[in-house]
Amino acid sequence: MIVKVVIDIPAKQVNRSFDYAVPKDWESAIKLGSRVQVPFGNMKRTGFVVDITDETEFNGKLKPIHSIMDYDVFLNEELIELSDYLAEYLQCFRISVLQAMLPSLLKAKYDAIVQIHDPVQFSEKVGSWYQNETSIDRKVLEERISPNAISQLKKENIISIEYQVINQTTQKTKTMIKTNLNKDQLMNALEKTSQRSFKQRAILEYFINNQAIESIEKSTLMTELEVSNATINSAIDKEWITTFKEMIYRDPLKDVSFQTNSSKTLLAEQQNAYDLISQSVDNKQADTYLIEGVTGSGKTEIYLQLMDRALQQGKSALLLVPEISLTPQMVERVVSRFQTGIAVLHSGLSITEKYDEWQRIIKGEAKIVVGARSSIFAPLENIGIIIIDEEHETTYKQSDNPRYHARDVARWRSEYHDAPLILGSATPSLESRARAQVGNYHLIHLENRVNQMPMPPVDIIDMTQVELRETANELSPELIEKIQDRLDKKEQVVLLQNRRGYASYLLCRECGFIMQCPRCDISLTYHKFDNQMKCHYCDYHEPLPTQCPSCQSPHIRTHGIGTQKVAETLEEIFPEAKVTRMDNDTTRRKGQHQKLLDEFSSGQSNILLGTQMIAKGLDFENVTLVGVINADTALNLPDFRASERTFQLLTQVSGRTGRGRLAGEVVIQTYNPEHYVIQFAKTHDYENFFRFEMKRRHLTNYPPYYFTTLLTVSSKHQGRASQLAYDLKAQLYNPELERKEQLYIIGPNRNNISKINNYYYFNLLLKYKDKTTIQRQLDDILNNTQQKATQGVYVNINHEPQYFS
Ligand SMILES: Nc1ncnc2c1ncn2[C@@H]1O[C@H](COP(=O)(O)OP(=O)(O)OP(=O)(O)O)[C@@H](O)[C@H]1O
Ligand SMILES: [Zn+2]
Ligand SMILES: [Zn+2]
Repeated sequence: MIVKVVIDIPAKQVNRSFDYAVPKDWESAIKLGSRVQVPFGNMKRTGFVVDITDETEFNGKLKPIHSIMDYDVFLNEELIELSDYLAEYLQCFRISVLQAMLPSLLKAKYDAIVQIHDPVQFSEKVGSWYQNETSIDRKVLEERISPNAISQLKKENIISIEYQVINQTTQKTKTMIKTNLNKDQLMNALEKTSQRSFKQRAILEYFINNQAIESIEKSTLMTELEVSNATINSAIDKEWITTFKEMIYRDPLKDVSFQTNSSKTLLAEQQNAYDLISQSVDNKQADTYLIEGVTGSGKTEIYLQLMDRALQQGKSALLLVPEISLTPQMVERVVSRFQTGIAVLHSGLSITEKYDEWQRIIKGEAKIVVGARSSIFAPLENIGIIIIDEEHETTYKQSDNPRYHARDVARWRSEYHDAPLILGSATPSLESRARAQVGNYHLIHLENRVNQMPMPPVDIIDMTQVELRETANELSPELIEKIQDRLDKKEQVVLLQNRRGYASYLLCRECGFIMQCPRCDISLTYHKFDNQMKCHYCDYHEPLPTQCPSCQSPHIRTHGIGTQKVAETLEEIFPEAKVTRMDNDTTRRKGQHQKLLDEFSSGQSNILLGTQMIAKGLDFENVTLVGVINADTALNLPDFRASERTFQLLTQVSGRTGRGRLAGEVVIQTYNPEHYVIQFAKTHDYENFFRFEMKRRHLTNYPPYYFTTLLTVSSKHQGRASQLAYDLKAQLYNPELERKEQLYIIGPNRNNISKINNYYYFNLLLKYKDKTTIQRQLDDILNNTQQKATQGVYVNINHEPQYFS
């Protein structure tokens, strides 16, 4: 037996497989996708088996593999094939793709432990050295018996092999409280406790009233009864209660309530979508559907019923949602529909938890996977449907190597499994909507909300007309009045203040003028460091002006006020209101995101204020007002997708109101009330926005009319990096293609943050029509620049980048 192995060295010269011999008594332990250690040069390297064969083109004696790393395979045949495709498609190293597919635990330091499930049979097979332990180190077993024999024991379920991360508390514990007293004893204690010691009494009363509960987590009890540690300790001293430690079971669904939630009777539009797509599920057709459905049109319900259909047919289902919408609310909807067999994958899980979920998928225990971007690699077999919710989200594109887009991977897997792919959004990406336009995707419209209510009216506030003195706090009198009204009615408010990134832009408060690059149709970014306004696409720059270049007003200033400032202002104006602030700062700690959402959904707070993370997916029926503090923040980012993103954001956040029985209303504050994005958002008019924006992209030669690729050259030596960037431009430049409008090269530009970790970055942006030619040229470039890496100059390729710096 011969195996082809891809080695874990990300370099062009070794970006292929190498042949190794497999010793006879290892053969049944080696499978496609196995991780092995092999001799390579004079080193020992890790690799993946990507093919098993009997032939080799290698002349001479093949070296045998050194050892087997796992007796489980984490990558199935499909994923191995996919890695080959992606490496070529993305022009990256195959090893990077294979590693991205692997659960991250396997990249950490871990111990492999053999768990012995059947000691009798085990000792029969391995002999007398075995001392009846329940587990032994894998190395110990490997010294005694062959890999084939181990593999056989595993197959017969006599053993299993578990991985435990080293240097990490794999098993966390929590402190639990229970009482050893019976009801009478508790009552007795209560009688003896003074009426004034109401905290003490609260503890006793809790256990009297909750006889059924065996124990409760200490922290839960403390919050519920509002008692302190000291109170708990004194109750322990009185021997009313005792504490003990309990393992935290690694189950990411543990906090999700398990009510059942049966299918809803679909409304006409939903039914139509369901009928169309379910045909593709039944007939195993790899069609792609784009569901363009207004916010609150019940897309999720359609997904759930389609997933159910696939499951009924014995197939599995994959649901991708943006990381930030992987909220308990979303997970709960899936869990309460299907109860079991669900794996949830998101970044909040520890690597051990993720690994456990991965195992359940491989073993076929979980046939439904719900997860963020990387779960597109979930090793599901027999996929019956793939769904990407909020398909326009930029987080579906991985920003580091391998720079894949989940949508592309999903398309490939959909073909592989002959399963339909569903893309859903109220505001599809221009790329997807354009594909539907030309018939590559089936387009399904959902124009009505489930609650049969009209879309909420949108009020545009022209901030240039609001007196300066009034807006010192960034809230217009109209918005203040409307918030007050909701507070009075005990209804809830969602406020968006999307300030992100470090850069701010320059805005005239008199006339709304925003400084733009004269060459690029993109706003200039203020760089504090040298007090310059800079273009991030070309190298245009000019000093920060002291008055507005358009109206000469001195009221021109850099803009950008964060959520924290707004929260303070709100507390000043509405002292009676409780504000929940949600942004990267307040949600960094694990579980915090959910806690804040709970605070708002339970009605403990009146106003939910946050960055874009509050704009999507939330379904709270008591929200009757949505306010956008400053719609211009995202509009003026230096990116040709700024308009698209702003439209999406405004439409999504507007969709958070009027979802229940109460009518909703939206207020958008802006300094650019006439801007087409604002105008289309006012009428929730995606279709006309799409047409307008397509024209603009056509005029400026951007996607979806052109392919884009970002080439980044980096080095610690500024001169070498810039030199190579100019060389590459010269190599790629083709006057003939440019004349035919087939290829444009923009740059080289210094990156936004020109120096990161002492590395200088230079970007070239390619816009082109013919993918094959450019990719071939880029391949040559990668080959030729390989030796530059030894001189400390690196070239990176990012196809269809989502951000440009
Ligand atoms: N056929 C139906 N009958 C009754 N209620 C429904 C039906 N379909 C969906 N719903 C309910 O309507 C609400 C909105 O549906 P859902 O969240 O699926 O919409 P959506 O299109 O995914 O929204 P968004 O894009 O704004 O997140 C939910 O509370 C959902 O349970
Ligand atoms: Zn420019
Ligand atoms: Zn002005």
